[in-house]
Amino acid sequence: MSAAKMDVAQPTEHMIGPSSINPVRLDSKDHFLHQNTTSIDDDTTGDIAANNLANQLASQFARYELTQPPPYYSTDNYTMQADVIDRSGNHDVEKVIEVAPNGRYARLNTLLGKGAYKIVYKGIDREEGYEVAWNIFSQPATTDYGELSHEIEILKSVRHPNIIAFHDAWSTNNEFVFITELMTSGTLRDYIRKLSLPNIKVVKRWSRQILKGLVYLHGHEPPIIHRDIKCDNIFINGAHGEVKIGDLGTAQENSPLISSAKRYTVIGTPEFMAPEMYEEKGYSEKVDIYAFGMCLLEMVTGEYPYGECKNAAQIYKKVIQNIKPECLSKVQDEEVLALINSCLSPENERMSAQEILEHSFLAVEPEVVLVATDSTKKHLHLLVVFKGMEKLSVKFEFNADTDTADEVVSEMIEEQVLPQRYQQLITGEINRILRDMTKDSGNHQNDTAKLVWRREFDYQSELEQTRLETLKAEERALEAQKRCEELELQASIAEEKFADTVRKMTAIEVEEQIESPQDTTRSTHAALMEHVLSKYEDDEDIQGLVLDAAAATNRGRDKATEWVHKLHDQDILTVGDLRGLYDEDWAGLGLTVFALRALKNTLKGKRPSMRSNSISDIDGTGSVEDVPSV
Ligand SMILES: Nc1ncnc2c1ncn2[C@@H]1O[C@H](COP(=O)(O)OP(=O)(O)OP(=O)(O)O)[C@@H](O)[C@H]1O
Repeated sequence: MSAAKMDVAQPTEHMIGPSSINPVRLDSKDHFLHQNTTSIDDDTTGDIAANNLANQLASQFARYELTQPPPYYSTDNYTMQADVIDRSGNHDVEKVIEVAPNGRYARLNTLLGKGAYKIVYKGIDREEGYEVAWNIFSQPATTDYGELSHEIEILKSVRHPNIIAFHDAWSTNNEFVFITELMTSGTLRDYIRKLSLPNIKVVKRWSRQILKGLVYLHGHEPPIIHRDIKCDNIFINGAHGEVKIGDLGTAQENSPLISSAKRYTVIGTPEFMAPEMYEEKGYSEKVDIYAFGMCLLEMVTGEYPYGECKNAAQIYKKVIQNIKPECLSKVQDEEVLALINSCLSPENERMSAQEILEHSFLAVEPEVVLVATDSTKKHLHLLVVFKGMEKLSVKFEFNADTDTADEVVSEMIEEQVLPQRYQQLITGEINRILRDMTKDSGNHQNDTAKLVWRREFDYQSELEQTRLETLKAEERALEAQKRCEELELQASIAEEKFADTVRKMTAIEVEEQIESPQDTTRSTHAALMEHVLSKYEDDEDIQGLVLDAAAATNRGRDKATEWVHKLHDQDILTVGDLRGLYDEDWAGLGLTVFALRALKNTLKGKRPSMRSNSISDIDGTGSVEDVPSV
């Protein structure tokens, strides 16, 4: 291994974000930053070089060793949950403490956490109404913020669901502040510590999200290298299981304008730093893959890599000698172990973030979806979907009559459209869709049968309803018939009585005529009957009677008026006048036979119903005269 003689110095180039403000971070589990300024000395043996560098680093660590942090920096004193505490350590209700120079952001007194050089408070974006993270760095007096503006603009342009959004930044006399997206559940490291070890499914889900963030950064134009990927810099929104890469303060544009397109600044956290980061040869975005491998190791073992080392120099020594962290031996899952080893392999052998995403350990099992079908349900358009990896998706046509899932999938594998390892799964999926379709059409038949059954049922109930109603109607008709028979009986009894009375009166009349044969006037009983049965008084105007007669024979008021006029012409003004007419007088009234009959019948007291076309003659003869309809 080549060794490097290195002078640890303040950086001469600008880091993106505030790391250039605090370029050296030197607690053993934390960052260090260093500018590689000298050339590689190939004559020096790896061990000697490593020891030299380790000694140099150790002296730097001693030189920069942190002083005792203030109480609010103490891990014991702070909790991740909204711990409302001010800078003097006073607990308080949540309230606004200060407002950004542009007035948009307000800092609350809720402490979210602290890092080696950064304190993070909850803030509010007053324009959008979101909660944000208000990050405060102590500011060295010498920092030139003008030169940072470009980097800040780049950070602002980074927008990805798996990268914490950077909103704004500004400086005050002694602080550098930047506003980022707020994450609700702390860092991945806290999470792993708080919960017992995450299961492999969760590890896969987290890993996929981290890698998607890296794919984005590395695919950025120009590519961005994070340089400090570790579980402390990966944040969680617990409610949605969202994982985002944070702390882009160390990120660096890998600008093509810089000759070898490689970086030389040593920055990061020793445990997560790839060997090439220590070397003068430069490094690429693959350093983030190395760091991701260490994260994966921490996720599956719950242990910080190189926990066995006492300081960064020891770590460095192991790294350059290619000695892996001890906790690697605790990884049980063969696939995970292979993936971690591949991430920790030499730079040129390391996969890209996209390739790891497609690695069998992380690749999402594909699903087959039915996109469309024709009306016969025989010609299907199917899509093999690899969620999150749309470019791998395959769309194809399937003829249910002529194709089989086995043949189609084998063909796609031969054509290298699909990886062999999914053969069984995709074949099964296609067969599942075919089965579902058959089931579906079966269900449709059942639905039709149900519909017919329902309709029959409806008809049956309708018929039943009608039958019941008919029965009730029949009952009512029977009752009505019974009532009619009763009434008929009563009527015939009444008729009988009436006939008896008439007979008796006729007998009396005959006796009277025998006694006074000269009396030619109408029979007593006839006159008596007229009076008894008629409701019209003799002195009553004929108007009412004529109207009744007309109404009883369905004639209108006009007809009645005409009849009245004709009667008045003959000086018949009252009912009495009409009643006093002899039969021969009636004929000379100038009225039609119809009108005469109607008037006579009404006068005799029979008032036919309005709907009846007949008027009974109840003059004792029992005859009924039909009144012709007009
Ligand atoms: N965006 C955020 N949302 C919520 N909490 C955050 C956010 N950023 C940081 N924190 C909290 O603040 C703590 C300190 O942040 P961070 O670790 O990034 O600081 P640092 O000084 O960069 O730390 P390090 O020592 O890891 O470099 C985190 O552990 C976390 O609890």
